[in-house]
Amino acid sequence: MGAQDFTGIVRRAVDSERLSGLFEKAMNDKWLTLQNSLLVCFSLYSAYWLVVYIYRVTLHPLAKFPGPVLAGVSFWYEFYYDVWPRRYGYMWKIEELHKKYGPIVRINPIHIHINDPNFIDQIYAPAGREKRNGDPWFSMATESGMMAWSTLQTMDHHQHHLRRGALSRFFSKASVRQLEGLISDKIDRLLQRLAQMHRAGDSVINSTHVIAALTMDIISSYSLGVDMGNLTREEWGRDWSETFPRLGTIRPWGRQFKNLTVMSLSIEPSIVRWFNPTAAAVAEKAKYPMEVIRAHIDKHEKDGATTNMATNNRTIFMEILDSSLPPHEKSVGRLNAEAFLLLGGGTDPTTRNLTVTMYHLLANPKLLQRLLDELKLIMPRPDSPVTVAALEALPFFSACITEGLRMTNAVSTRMPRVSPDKAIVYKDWVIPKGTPVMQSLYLLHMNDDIFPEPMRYNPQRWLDNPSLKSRYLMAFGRGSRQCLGINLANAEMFLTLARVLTRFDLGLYDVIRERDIDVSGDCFNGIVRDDSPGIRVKLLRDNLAEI
Ligand code: HEM
Repeated sequence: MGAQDFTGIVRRAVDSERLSGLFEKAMNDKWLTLQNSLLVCFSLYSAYWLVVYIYRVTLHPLAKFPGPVLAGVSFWYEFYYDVWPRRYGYMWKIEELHKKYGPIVRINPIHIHINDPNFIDQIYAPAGREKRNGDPWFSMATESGMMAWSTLQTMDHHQHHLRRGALSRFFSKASVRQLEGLISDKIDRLLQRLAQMHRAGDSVINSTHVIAALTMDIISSYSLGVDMGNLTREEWGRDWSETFPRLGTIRPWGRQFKNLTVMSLSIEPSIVRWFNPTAAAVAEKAKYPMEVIRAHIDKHEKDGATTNMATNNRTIFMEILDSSLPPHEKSVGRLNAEAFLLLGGGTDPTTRNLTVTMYHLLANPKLLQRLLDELKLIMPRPDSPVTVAALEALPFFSACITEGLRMTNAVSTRMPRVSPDKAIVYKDWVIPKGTPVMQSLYLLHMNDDIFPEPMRYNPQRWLDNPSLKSRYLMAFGRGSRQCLGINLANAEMFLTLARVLTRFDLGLYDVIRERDIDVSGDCFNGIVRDDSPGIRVKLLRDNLAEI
């Protein structure tokens, strides 16, 4: 090797060392720059939130209202009780807060909660047609899409009024009266299948699945024009009845992580399944009405004509397509959201009320006997024809249903209402307009000043004090946003309980009240413990077969 070659190698080595040194320095500088940028971002982010937190408990219009400072500072307070480490339990914490701070409490940075049974109408059904908007934070409502399109999810007072108006005729008392034949047909199917099971010695039924099959077949036939056929399915279509309570469990999460949750409900369920199986199950089911809707729209465009209401073969889509709503309100997506609301609203709360009321009657044989004696007056045989009007006129039966509604709390939640134009005045407190104000249905129904021994099923309380119902029963909500399906729900509850209880002698089967009956979590709907298998019942005797 010559001297020149050697010098070349040394120079190259020195150069590469210098280069790598330079590279290292550059990387270090970059890292430092990145580190500094992150530090700056973090500091700005922290400073921003510090200012927000301080504002919320000092200058914010709700800062003067009673309540824990932490709840006023941040939504994480609610998160702790509703999402993690506790689950679905903020409502009971709110009850505690009322004991400490009085009847009006600021329970999070934007919500005022009142616990006063004598201040219901001022929030929900004010005099003088005052407007009541929904609260988008609580409902995870979006600008468009599934979480904005159904009547329940419509936040603006006027738009809600328009959308509800397009449905209300469908659920009026007169329309539901025409529906009694359809409801009775489905109950006939149910009774036949139960009688078969009893004959075959297969006598333990899961009433949660069985009744959900009934209510869902009714609402799907009526609103979509398609019988889902759950009453004939081996498992009573339990995949459906199990989906609706799940929808509720998404809500407390959704309030805290709205965008993530709304995205989970809107993208392809097979992708969502691996990170959020609950949302995937709900999103999959939510698309079910699509096919039927498309067929209806095609038919509507072709025929144009309307169908006679009296023939009982109108569907909710016909009702909306024929309504005066503007064309964008008649899109497939919006109709689908409305249809899914009706399927869920028509299935879950009615099922819970029917099964829980049945439980309380079976657990109290003297009350059951009193009811059966009263029913005998108009149903001398289990197969005597009967109408809802005749059943509703039975005072004790009505009281049993009302007490069931009070104790079931199928919808247990706090229900925020926003008065956009006027302050709401509660005692000495002026709640600024635009503030979500609310009471919790469960807390109202469990108030022991109004309902002594609230955990006792006591239908007599409604007979002793007939004004209780109009003043304090909130199971269906109140005012312009109260449940649209009241008449249908009542018809189903009266007819089903009367016909099932007169037809069969039933016994409870391994039912544990704390596990299967009492509300243990509030997710909008009042849910029972995770380990509940449903409310199981034994068919002891088929009274019709014995005649
Ligand atoms: C015993 C059974 C039922 C109970 C306890 C119940 C309870 C409720 C409650 C508490 C609300 C909310 C009201 C509010 O925000 O103020 C509601 C809304 C609603 N329910 Fe029911 N419901 C029952 C059955 C039904 C049935 C059978 C249907 C029929 C499809 C139905 C359809 C609806 C609809 C469409 C809404 C939204 C109303 C609106 O925002 O204007 N519900 N229900």
